[in-house]
Amino acid sequence: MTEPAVRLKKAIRRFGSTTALDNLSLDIHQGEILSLVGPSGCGKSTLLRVIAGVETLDSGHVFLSGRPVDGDGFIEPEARNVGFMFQDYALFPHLSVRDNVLFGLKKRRRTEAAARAEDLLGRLGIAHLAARFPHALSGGEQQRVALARALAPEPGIILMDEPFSNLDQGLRQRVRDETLSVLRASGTTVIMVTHDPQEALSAGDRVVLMRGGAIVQVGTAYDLYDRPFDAYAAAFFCALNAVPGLLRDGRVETPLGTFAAPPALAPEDATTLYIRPDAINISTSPGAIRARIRRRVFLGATEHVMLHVEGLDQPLTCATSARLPEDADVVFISVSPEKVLIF
Ligand SMILES: Nc1ncnc2c1ncn2[C@@H]1O[C@H](COP(=O)(O)OP(=O)(O)OP(=O)(O)O)[C@@H](O)[C@H]1O
Repeated sequence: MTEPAVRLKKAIRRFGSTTALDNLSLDIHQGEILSLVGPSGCGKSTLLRVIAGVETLDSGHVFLSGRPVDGDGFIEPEARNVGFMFQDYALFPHLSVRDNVLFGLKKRRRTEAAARAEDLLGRLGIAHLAARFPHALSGGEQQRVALARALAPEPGIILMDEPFSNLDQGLRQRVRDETLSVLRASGTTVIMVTHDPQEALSAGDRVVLMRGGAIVQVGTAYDLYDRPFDAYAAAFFCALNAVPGLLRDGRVETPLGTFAAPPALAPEDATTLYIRPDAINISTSPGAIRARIRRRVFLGATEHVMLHVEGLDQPLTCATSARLPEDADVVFISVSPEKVLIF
């Protein structure tokens, strides 16, 4: 078996009383695109910086393709074959686009470096911008130049810290898709930090969710969304309704109906059901559970409807693509049992 592109083993990094990496272990496969997501301050950037070698561990190990780079001696960032793309792109303002890309190719022969730069500029669709300076480029163009510069020395691993956060929504998706397809075609291992749950789910082969310097869950986007490890992981990717219930004979009784309980729950426990807004079906045709509409937020493709249900202290949020009459007051709801989460 090939060695993982990156292996972190029991990585610990502290800053004073803050533990930025808390005994974190993770393998990242060769050629994998990994999204790293979590709330502000959970250690995402520190993790990237440790892999790049601009930060060192207090204890633990980092291996790149099996080679120890931290923990058993220290390998300098320049000798790691790792590219880094920052959120602000960090282009050299006094260098043209072409010279920005050539910067990382100083060790190559001039003609070879020039050919590589031209090839990359062409592949990223920015050949026509080669003579321009960074201040005369749009955000999306700067992003592509930064990518060309990071790719130029052909690093085996690219670390990207919120690389698309400066782009507006429409451009962001296009540039992200283009960027990742270039990286995928070149077989580069990619670790991309994002604070955007949707971006994390849509962009990576696997997603790593962090909290407090540790990994909460790692898996495919489907694993994290459909089979979240705990309520925190579930709520990170989608707002949840928390509905109290009572466990009886292997089932959880709630004002929204009775649901099968996982076997691990102790009998007669009070428990909480987590229900995503899209797991609640809403209709004006009479049904078992009656609800009164408190508020509606129309979002175009879907509408969020806040409901009061007898027996629940908190309003219930439901997301529907059905168009309810504008004057609807009382509606009837049902819950898709397969979408109910119990931990
Ligand atoms: N050089 C430093 N000195 C002191 N504390 C630091 C340093 N670098 C990071 N920290 C702290 O370590 C923790 C993790 O920081 P890090 O930047 O890795 O988080 P993050 O998940 O990338 O956050 P964000 O999403 O806000 O960029 C934070 O509490 C941060 O304040």
